[in-house]
Amino acid sequence: MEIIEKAPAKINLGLDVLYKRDDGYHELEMIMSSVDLADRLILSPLPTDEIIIKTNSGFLPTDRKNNIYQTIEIMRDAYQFKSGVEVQLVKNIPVAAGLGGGSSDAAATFRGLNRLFDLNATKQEMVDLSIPVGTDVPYCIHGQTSLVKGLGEIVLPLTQNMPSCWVVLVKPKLSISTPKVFAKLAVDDVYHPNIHALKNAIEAEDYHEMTQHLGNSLESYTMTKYPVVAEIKQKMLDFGADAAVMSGSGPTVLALCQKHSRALRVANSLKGFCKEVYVVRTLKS
Ligand SMILES: C[C@](O)(CO)[C@H](O)COP(=O)(O)OP(=O)(O)OC[C@H]1O[C@@H](n2ccc(N)nc2=O)[C@H](O)[C@@H]1O
Ligand SMILES: Nc1ncnc2c1ncn2[C@@H]1O[C@H](COP(=O)(O)OP(=O)(O)OP(=O)(O)O)[C@@H](O)[C@H]1O
Repeated sequence: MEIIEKAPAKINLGLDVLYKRDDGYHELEMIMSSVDLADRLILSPLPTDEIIIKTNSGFLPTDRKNNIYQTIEIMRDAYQFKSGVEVQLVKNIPVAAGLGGGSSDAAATFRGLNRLFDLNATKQEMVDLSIPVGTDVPYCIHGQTSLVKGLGEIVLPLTQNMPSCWVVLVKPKLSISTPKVFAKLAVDDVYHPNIHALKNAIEAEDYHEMTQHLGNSLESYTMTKYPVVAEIKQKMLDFGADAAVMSGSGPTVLALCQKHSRALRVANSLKGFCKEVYVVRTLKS
C-alpha cells in the first residue's frame, strides 16, 4: 500500500515581528497562504521498524535532522503503531528559501501517516504534536489562508482564501540562516505591516486593497545585508508586478500579478538575473 501526499510551498503575505519574548523567541503575527509549487511524498509501511527517507535532493539530511523523520517518530510515539515507514520525497520547493518546504513536508507526513495507518487523528491533534517540528508546520497542517500568531502555533483560518492570482517566486543563490536573522534583528526599529488591514482586504475579496498591505518586518534587515534581495523586489515592481514582498526570512521574493501575461513578463525579465524563477498559482482550500 502506498499513500501520496502533496506538500505545497507557503508564502508570507504579511509578517509582523511584534516583540522579543523572555525566552529569546519572537512573537509573530502573519498572514500565510499556499501556492501550487509542491513537493510530493510517497509513504509506504515497512515490515521492520525502520524509518527510511529517499529523496531526489542531494542537499537534504535523511536522518533525524529531516522534519519527515521527526514527524514519523512523534506520530509513532503518540499513536503507538509499530510499523516502520519509507518515504520517497520528490523535492520541488527550493530548500532554505523562506517557502517553508521542510514544514510542509512535515505536515504532509502527518496527513499521510494518518491515512496510511487509519489513526483517526484530528487536525487539532496533529497541530498540537507538530509544534516542536517547526514554526510553520501548524499552518501547513491547516493549509488554507490564515492569520497565524504566537510562534506559529495559533492558526486562525480566514473566511476567504487569498484572491486568486499569479505568483512569481524568485530565489537568489543565497543561503539565509533564520536564527541569525532573528538574532540580529533590531526589534524596536522594525517596520510593522498592517496585518489587520491585510486580513480585512482578503476577507473582503479585494485584490487591489490586499496588494497595498503586503509587508514583512524581516525584509529590511535581509535587504540591507543582501542588496540583491532588494534589487529583485525593485525589478519585479519595475516590470509591472502588482506588489512584491520577501517571504519568511528570505531570500525568496514573491510578486503578485492578476494577469498571466504580466506574471510571465516579470518572470522572463528576472530569468537573466536569477536561475530559480517560478510562475505559480494561489491554491484554493
Ligand atoms: C520566519 C518564518 O519563515 C515565518 O513563516 C518561519 O518562522 C521560519 O521557520 P523555520 O525556518 O522553520 O525556523 P524555526 O526552526 O522555526 O526557527 C529558527 C530559529 O529562529 C528563531 N526564531 C524563530 C521563530 C520565531 N518566532 N522567533 C525566533 O526567534 C529562533 O532562534 C529559532 O530557533
Ligand atoms: N524535509 C525537508 N525539506 C527541506 N529542508 C529540510 C527538511 N528537513 C530538514 N530540513 C532542513 O531545514 C532547513 C530549512 O529548510 P526549509 O526548506 O524548510 O527552509 P525555509 O524554506 O527557509 O523555511 P521557512 O520559510 O520556514 O524559513 C534546511 O537547512 C534543511 O537541511
